[in-house]
Amino acid sequence: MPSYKLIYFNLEGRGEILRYLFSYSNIDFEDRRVEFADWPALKPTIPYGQLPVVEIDGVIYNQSLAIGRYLAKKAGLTGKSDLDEIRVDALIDTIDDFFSKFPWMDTEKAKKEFMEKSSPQLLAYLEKTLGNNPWFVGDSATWADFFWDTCADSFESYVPGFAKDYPKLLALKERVKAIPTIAAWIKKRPKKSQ
Ligand SMILES: N[C@@H](CCC(=O)N[C@@H](CS)C(=O)NCC(=O)O)C(=O)O
Repeated sequence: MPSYKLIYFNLEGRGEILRYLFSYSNIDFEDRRVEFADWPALKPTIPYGQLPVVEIDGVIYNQSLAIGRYLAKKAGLTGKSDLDEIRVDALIDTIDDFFSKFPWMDTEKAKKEFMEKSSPQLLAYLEKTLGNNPWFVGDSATWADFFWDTCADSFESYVPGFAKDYPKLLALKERVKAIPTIAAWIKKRPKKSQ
């Protein structure tokens, strides 16, 4: 088994999907959390100067979704057919587009306004895709379900109740969090996070 070290800030953010995927597969990983004060010195040593990265047997790999797809593939979480993989990737990319546009560094007011204006399009799409099924794609969980949960937690920490009118999407979050290996991770992860 290779050795894995995840390097990210002391946040959930873009690192949490990788922590979920490691945990789901019971893969041991070092969860290195960089303090903001230490980041300027570390940044020039990181490919493309952004986190998260994962060190696999001493080699650094960047881009959270590239790493996520590698882990999801190992775990059988990318979809059961080529067409299901398109559906899973489309969900991942759609949620990621939204995550990238969210005004993380702006004021509380700006975050709330962004959510009010932009989230209905995302949430309606996700709810329609889910329909009355337990998971977004096929008859079992994929990493798109995990990604919805981790990203929604980050949005929720800034704009509480942003998805309150979408009970099926909230129920999906609960379903993900009830997966035993994910539940065990959530129980043991550091409490201070977003
Ligand atoms: N597309 C990249 C985005 C990475 C990214 O934006 N990382 C942010 C934190 S979430 C970062 O490293 N910010 C510090 C910086 O750019 O100096 C990924 O998914 O890994």
